[in-house]
Amino acid sequence: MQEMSNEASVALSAEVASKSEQIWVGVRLRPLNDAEKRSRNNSCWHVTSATSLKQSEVLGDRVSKSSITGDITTYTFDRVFSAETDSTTVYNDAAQRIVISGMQGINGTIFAYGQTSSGKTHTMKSIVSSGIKEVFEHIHNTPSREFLLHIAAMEIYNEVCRDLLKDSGASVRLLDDPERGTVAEGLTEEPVRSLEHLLQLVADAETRRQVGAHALNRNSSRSHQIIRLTIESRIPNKPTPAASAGGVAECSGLLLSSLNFVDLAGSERYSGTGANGQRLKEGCHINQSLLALGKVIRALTDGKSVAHVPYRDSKLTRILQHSLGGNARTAIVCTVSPAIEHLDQSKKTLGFAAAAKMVVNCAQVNEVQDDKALILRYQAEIAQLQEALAIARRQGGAAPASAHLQEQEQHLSKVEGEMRGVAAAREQAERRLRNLNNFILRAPSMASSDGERNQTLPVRGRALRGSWARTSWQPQHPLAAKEGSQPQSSPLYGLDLRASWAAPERRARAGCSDAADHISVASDEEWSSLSAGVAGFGGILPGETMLLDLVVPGLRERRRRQSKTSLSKKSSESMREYAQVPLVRLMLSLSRPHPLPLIS
Ligand SMILES: Nc1ncnc2c1ncn2[C@@H]1O[C@H](COP(=O)(O)OP(=O)(O)OP(=O)(O)O)[C@@H](O)[C@H]1O
Repeated sequence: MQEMSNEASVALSAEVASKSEQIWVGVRLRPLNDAEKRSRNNSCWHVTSATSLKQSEVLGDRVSKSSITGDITTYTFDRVFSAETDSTTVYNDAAQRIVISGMQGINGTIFAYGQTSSGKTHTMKSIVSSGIKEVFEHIHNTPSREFLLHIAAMEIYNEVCRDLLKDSGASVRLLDDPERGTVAEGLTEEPVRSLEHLLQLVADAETRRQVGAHALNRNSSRSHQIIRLTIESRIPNKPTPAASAGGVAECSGLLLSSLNFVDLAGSERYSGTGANGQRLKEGCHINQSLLALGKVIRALTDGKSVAHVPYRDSKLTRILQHSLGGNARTAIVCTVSPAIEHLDQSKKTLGFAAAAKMVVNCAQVNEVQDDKALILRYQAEIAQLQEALAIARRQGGAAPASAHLQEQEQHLSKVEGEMRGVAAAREQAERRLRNLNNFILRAPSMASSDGERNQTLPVRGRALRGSWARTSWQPQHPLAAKEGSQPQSSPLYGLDLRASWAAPERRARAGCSDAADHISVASDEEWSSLSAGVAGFGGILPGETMLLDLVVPGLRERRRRQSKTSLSKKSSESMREYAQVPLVRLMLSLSRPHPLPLIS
């Protein structure tokens, strides 16, 4: 992957956010495959520059008459990739900018279009895996923000949407939401814990996709696959001046975007694929939805039908609506087989590519604004209106309501309605923010930015630098041990903490026993002392494991309390040494038992 500096990428998103832009369209030729070589096919396309290709003039004896008689046109696109171009170059040119702007709150879609066996899956697989790596690289290099990722994956098979993150491949209904557009009801949105986790989920989804063999492709995708990454990010919690005055911590705006990676099924000619039975049925559905996609593109570009774009003609176009003429940056890689026998199909693909190039999108940065102040204003206005109405009613007595009174009442209900809308949106945003706390992904440098990493820990008279204890917390639910206990309110109350040094030599230096130090969190008070410094921590979901930084202030006090509890003598000594340090930052791996009736 090509490096893109943070400044460059910020400039990129600012530039994108301020104007409409055409869909980026590239064409990728694949090499002739063995079967094509065996049947003495020639490559019938000639890449004339980085952005253009032309039908070769020498066509051999296998080209159909209809193809020769047409004009030999030169096609120009944003980029033309020859059969020799490697996948990294394709990713860098076609997808990288979209992935990076996705990390900055701008929706993005990258999809591959082309006839069956032209190389769509080959292309999208590498774009998805490079894109995912780019996402994590971006998180790593962006210490100023915290990120939360969710992944969803679905396929449209025979015009039925199926959830690819579920083993059962459950079917999913598409609903029309007035604000969010087309929504897949109940589609699994899996929170992402790490790069490896995400790669695994994508691999699992791909194995669930419908694949079948026909004459042109032994592993032909029989469905359109959509992998969607939802990216939320924010500046870590910092009290704003207004919040400090009111004593409430507020968060800066939340950036929210989705990145869609779409691997379409390929258009098919029955004479070419030799499909029958189930394959034929699949092929019909595939061709129909691609036809609907073509109609949408034509309607968006012919200058006449923009008032009615037939997005609703297929599930594919409903799902892609925002990516075609809407709030998203879109790139299409059109894949083409170079073989003469596919010339007609390749020309159709290039025709689609040329039309798609004319579609204009209008991407913007999606920021969830803090509207607390707006709600306060509404509340003040409502109070004023209510007071004015009460006075007017008192003065009017039993007389029929005057026109002015009616007008005021209408205005009041309008303002109340508006406030309810804002409050609902705010509540939704807050829910998202709370959720964000659970799966925060951060740059490692963020955790050490305050210099604590290099503080000196006095351990047995020796200085130990850079000592972040890596600690693993093994949850033990108190209800498992103490029957009849009441559920507690503190998120992790009752969990047992085992602090153990990561490396044995470090354990030895710190004077810890090989067995993990065992600290019982025995009360709410104990827990609040422990959790006081947990930055932005809001609980974890059942069965989930997460990594987070725990800042434990006032260890001295905690140590005093703990010495009265169940610490062994040895670990008690080592805790005394910790206690010399006013502030220790621990890297924790937390996992919450399943089920745990403590937090919703
Ligand atoms: N650029 C390329 N370089 C090398 N091999 C390629 C390239 N593109 C495609 N192939 C190979 O060609 C074959 C068909 O590719 P692929 O399955 O990606 O086609 P497709 O367009 O997704 O087909 P379908 O629509 O039938 O699913 C595969 O074996 C793939 O590895």
